[in-house]
Amino acid sequence: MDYALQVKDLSKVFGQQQALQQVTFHVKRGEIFGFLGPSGSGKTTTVKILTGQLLPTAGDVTILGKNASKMNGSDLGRIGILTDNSGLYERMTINDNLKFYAKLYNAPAGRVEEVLQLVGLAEEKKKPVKKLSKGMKQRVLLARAVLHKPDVLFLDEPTSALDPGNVQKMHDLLRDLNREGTTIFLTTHNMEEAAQLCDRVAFLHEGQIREMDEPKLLQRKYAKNTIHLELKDGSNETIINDAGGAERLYQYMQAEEVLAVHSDQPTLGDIFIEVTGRELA
Ligand SMILES: Nc1ncnc2c1ncn2[C@@H]1O[C@H](COP(=O)(O)OP(=O)(O)OP(=O)(O)O)[C@@H](O)[C@H]1O
Repeated sequence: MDYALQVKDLSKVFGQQQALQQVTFHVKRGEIFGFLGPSGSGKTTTVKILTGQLLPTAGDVTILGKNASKMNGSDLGRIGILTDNSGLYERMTINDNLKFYAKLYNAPAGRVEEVLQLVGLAEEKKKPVKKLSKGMKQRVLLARAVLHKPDVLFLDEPTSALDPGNVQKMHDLLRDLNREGTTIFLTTHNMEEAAQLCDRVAFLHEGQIREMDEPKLLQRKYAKNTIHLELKDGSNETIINDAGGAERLYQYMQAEEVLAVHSDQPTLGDIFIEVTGRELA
């Protein structure tokens, strides 16, 4: 199996605080992997360790086949990072900011125009960063993160400050990048985002992974096996999805009492609460 990331028994202690405890997971090449957890669960600490900004207390991290602690400059050039600490020059234009970073990353001339097209900012490239909306700024940061065509892209809460329209734009961009072969590791506490975007998700709670799988498989695993009926008289009925339930449903339908039928499939948010006993937000 071709892995982009392999993490084994990763632990991090800050003084008395155990931020991560024996976290083990892998990310396959080409996957979009979601790391989900509430505030303080250890998401940022994990991203910082995986991107070499922080040393672990214990455990092994392998990125693209190489031990993370032994990565050199050219290995680091294969990863891209989008976090909220901007580092953009507010008074410079979008174009000049990207050109500056392109030089720093040794990206070929012409790549700036490519990433501007990719994030849909080619027309606005002469605007100074200080005049941009949050959504546009986030797209500039994404453009900067992929200037050097990284194989693995890390995103820490990429949509937390965006309105729904810009969230959608960001998701489309991430899907485009993924289609072109970029492996994506993203942290979020937005369950809908994870369900829409991620091939697999891990639930992080108090520094430990409590559940991990494809969103669809998790929904199947935690399904309640019930069906919810909305009846014409305004009442609701929950029936078991079995032969007895089918008979009840048949009776209601024959009597033309049914307004709507809903499956009671749990959302990722419901599953998170069931597994950890707390909400994600
Ligand atoms: N530099 C640090 N020194 C001491 N404790 C820290 C440090 N960084 C993180 N922590 C603690 O480690 C735990 C995990 O923090 P982390 O920032 O990784 O969580 P998070 O899931 O990213 O939260 P958020 O969504 O709020 O960013 C928290 O209890 C936090 O207070």
